[in-house]
Order: sequence, then C-alpha cells, then structure tokens
Amino acid sequence: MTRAVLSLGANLGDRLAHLRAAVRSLGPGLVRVSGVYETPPWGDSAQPSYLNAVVLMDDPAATARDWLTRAQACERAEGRVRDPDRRFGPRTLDVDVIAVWDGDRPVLDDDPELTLPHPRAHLRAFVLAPWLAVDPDAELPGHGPIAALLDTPGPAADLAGVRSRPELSLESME
Ligand SMILES: Nc1ncnc2c1ncn2[C@@H]1O[C@H](COP(=O)(O)OP(=O)(O)OP(=O)(O)O)[C@@H](O)[C@H]1O
Ligand SMILES: Nc1nc2c(c(=O)[nH]1)N=C(CO)CN2
Repeated sequence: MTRAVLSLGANLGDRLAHLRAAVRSLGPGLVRVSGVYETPPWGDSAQPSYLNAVVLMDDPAATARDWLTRAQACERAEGRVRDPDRRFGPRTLDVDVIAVWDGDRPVLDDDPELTLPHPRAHLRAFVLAPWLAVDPDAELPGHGPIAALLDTPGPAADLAGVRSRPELSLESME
C-alpha cells in the first residue's frame, strides 16, 4: 500500500486548466488537494511565473513506480514537450513525485528514473508551502519537518514570492 505526495506545476497555456486536468486524471486515490499558488520561476528565471499545487494520494494497489507512470501520463496528456537544452524550462504541466510511503515506511531510492524523495523538493518553496498548508505536520523523508525546511535560507527567501490564489481552487471543479 502506498501513499504519495505529488507536486503539480504549470507555466504555459491555460495554467489552471492543466492543473485541473491533472487532478481529474489522477482521480481515484486522491486524498487532499492544496490551494493554488502563484510562484516565481525557480532554477531558470527567464520564463513566466508558475501555478503550483500539491496533492496527497493514497492507493493500496499502487507501487512507487506507478506514481511516476501516472505523473508522466498526466504530463503527456497536457502536451508537455521537453527541451533538452533547458533543464528547468517552461512547461504546460510538470508532475513530480515528491515522496512515497509504503505503509509507514518511506520509500528511499537513488534510481535516476525515480529518485525518492525527489532530490530537489527540500529546496523548493513552491513545493513546501502548498504541502505545509494541507499537512502541517508532514516530514520530507531524510530531511525532516517541512515547516523547518521552509525556514532554511533558499526556501525562506523564495517564500516571499509565493502567493496564494484562493480564487483558483482545484477542489470543486464540477
Ligand atoms: N521523484 C521524481 N519525480 C519525477 N521524475 C523523476 C523523479 N526522480 C527521477 N525522475 C526522472 O526525472 C526525469 C526528468 O523529469 P522532468 O523532465 O519532469 O524533470 P524536471 O521537471 O525538468 O526537473 P525536476 O525533476 O527538477 O522538477 C524523468 O525522466 C524521471 O524519470
Ligand atoms: N516556481 C516554479 N519553478 C519551477 C517549477 C515549478 O513547478 N514552479 N518547475 C520546474 C521544473 O523543474 C522548474 N522551476
């Protein structure tokens, strides 16, 4: 049985529509959806700002690898095109697997195809802030409480630019 935290990001096209499509297609197993946040681009500043959110998932049948398969299927469905020359460049939809638990045990893996926890999650206010809002006691395996991570220099500096967009809810999409 696995639980997973996935992060969603979009900065091209109809950003909200891409996030909504991801939430809809992740469907069964969705436990909680964060609010939507407007965030400055991280890692490559010459691109539009992002909408970011985090979802908490739980599916007794899913392996850790299944979460990556589902994440990548969502990205493909939203027409994501990878630019090999821009590692952190713009995209219609990015779905990252932030962390996975098998029962109470965190899944740790240094496989480049699926590194767990996500190797840059602890540095990203655009992941930590939405996650904290839906699970204040959460811990990122190997790094500790996410509330404390948001107090570390990189995320703390970036947090000032992270803005809640309550009018852009992902929860009631009918
Ligand atoms: N935890 C993870 N979540 C998503 N992809 C991962 C993870 N660990 C490794 N990968 C691998 O990373 C590769 C590149 O993924 P992607 O293009 O989404 O990266 P990115 O979004 O540009 O950068 P970042 O992973 O820093 O957000 C994928 O082929 C995937 O197999
Ligand atoms: N604010 C923000 N910046 C990013 C994001 C993202 O989702 N949000 N995703 C990236 C992909 O690696 C690179 N930079």
